[in-house]
Amino acid sequence: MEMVDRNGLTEREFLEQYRAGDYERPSVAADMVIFAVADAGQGEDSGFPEKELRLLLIRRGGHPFLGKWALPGGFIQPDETADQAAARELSEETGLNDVYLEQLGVFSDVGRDPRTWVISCSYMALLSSGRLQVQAGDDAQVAAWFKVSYRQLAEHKERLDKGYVQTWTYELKLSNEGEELKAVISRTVTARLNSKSAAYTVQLNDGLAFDHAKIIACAIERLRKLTVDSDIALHLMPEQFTLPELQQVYEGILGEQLPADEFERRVEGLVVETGEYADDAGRAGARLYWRNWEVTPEK
Ligand SMILES: O=P(O)(O)OC[C@H]1O[C@@H](O)[C@H](O)[C@@H]1O
Repeated sequence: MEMVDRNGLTEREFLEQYRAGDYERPSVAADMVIFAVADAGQGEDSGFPEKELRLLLIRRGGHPFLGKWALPGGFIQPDETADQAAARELSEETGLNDVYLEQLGVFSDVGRDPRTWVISCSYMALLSSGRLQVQAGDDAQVAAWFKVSYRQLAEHKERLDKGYVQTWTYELKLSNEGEELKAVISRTVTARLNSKSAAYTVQLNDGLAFDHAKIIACAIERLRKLTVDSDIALHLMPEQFTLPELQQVYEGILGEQLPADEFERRVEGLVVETGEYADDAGRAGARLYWRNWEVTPEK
């Protein structure tokens, strides 16, 4: 016998009389933090171009935040999943389909979009070198790559009775030919006997739309953590690369210089020699490597 609920309705009857409009519903957007590595002038020692971490932003051509820089993103359509919307946005912006893509999280601060209730499901994408060209946006938007700098300004830890509150404050700087966007973001972790939570707060925001400074900070921290714990940084490299190039990418992501032995320890087993060189002189630093597909690193 078909089950009925407390009002005597079968599931079909319940669905027929269900009025979705009785409940307020949010719009959901998919936003993309797209990272790539680019050449940044000639290196002094190597003779090869230095590498730097960059991020793609779009200058908004309409309200709200007209003229401010924003992450590429848009509303999820009723006939697609959040992952599909993210892949579609990425393809529209870059023309690329086979790209490293992972969900960062859901950003739902009340009032994050002044138009209405909009929740952002945000993603991080990594483009390998040489895939930086951006397609013209569909509505005359200006897209540009910004150099990423994210450095810690302060750290504060306070003991609680049984726990602690720890706050790290970071300065985010995104620069692009004469333009510099700045934000100060803090991340607070509160740990108690039975719980632990983390929250980001934007303390200063000069030039970025919506809560995108917070989403970018979250993406950089995720990328840093995964660079230490996994082989994720290799998704930013071309098929073949030298160790000095890979070291520069690690340093660009982590925001610090790595001693040679520490860098070698981090990438040990992740890459193998191709047997070829990036120049004719056959210098050790020009030896070419590629990803080691034989091992699934446990790191
Ligand atoms: O760019 P339009 O389509 O105006 O709106 C989409 C943006 O609205 C914001 O809440 C989201 O973060 C997303 O980036």
